Amino acid sequence: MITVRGLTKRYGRVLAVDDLSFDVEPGKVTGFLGPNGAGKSTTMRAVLGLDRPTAGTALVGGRPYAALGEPLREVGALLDPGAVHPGRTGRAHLRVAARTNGIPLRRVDEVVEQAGLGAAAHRRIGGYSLGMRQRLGIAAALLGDPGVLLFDEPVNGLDLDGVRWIRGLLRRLADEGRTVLVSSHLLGEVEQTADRLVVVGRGRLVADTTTAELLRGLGSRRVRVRCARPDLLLAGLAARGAAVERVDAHELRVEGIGAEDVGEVAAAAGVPLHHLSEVRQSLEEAYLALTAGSVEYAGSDPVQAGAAR
Ligand SMILES: Nc1ncnc2c1ncn2[C@@H]1O[C@H](COP(=O)(O)OP(=O)(O)OP(=O)(O)O)[C@@H](O)[C@H]1O
Repeated sequence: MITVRGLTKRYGRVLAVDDLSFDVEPGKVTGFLGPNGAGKSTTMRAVLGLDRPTAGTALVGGRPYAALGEPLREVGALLDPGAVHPGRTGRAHLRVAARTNGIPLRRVDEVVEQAGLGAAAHRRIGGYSLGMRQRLGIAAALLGDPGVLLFDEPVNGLDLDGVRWIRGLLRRLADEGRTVLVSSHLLGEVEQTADRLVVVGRGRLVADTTTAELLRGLGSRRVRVRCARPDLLLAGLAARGAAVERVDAHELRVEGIGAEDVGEVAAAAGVPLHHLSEVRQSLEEAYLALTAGSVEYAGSDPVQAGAAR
């Protein structure tokens, strides 16, 4: 269990994390979602005792990381897969980590197997692909067989096979009863795996709910309607509380009500419709809207700025 309460971290003038509170429960995959710069890594670093909070607490099993007797046996983390000695083999790297943390060396073979490192474990890390580095980082996180695992953007740069593999691994780890927190800046990366989602924007909590609930809330309906006289529909649509955008002389985009309602408005107004369809708003777009105003490095087109990374 991870408990974050009133967590605040300030770097000079930057408020990276702002009074953040949430729990990460065992037996579930919790997605930690937010645009670049939202404060996800800073929060994870606080949980791991790598960053001292300006205020508030980030606890593992009710204790700060520094108070854990054998931290690697309690918490495993994948933060920066680049931070390893390039001249060592993967196996040697894991053996050093095991030895310095009092973990039996037989665990090395187990995690090499578990992380699917295979023969690459005997090669120097300098020659690893990004995917292999990621697997090595995951092997290191699993070394102490910890009950709590944090993965910071684990699918970054992975091919489809790698992404599928990580999804399966996260699921298995949670099914074994572990607490699993996985960060991402893309909803699409975590929506299939995460049971719960903690969404942050500009260091603040935006949503903390089940994935199903968040997706339901985000999937707001949008209706496309074409007819000869859209102007005759406007009053009726407004009366039903719809937000209406004029696309061109014959087309409206309606939000907030469904196609049935638009059809009824048209019938009441005696306007024959040429086209009526519901467009499910893209979830990624809706998620970006949810964190709108919280995208630190937004370009001129906020949808693109978020999607490109
Ligand atoms: N060591 C630091 N010194 C100064 N500012 C920092 C430091 N670490 C993070 N920040 C700032 O804190 C804010 C939050 O950064 P953080 O890396 O936690 O966000 P993030 O959600 O993990 O984003 P990303 O997806 O880009 O990793 C950003 O404005 C970042 O520039």
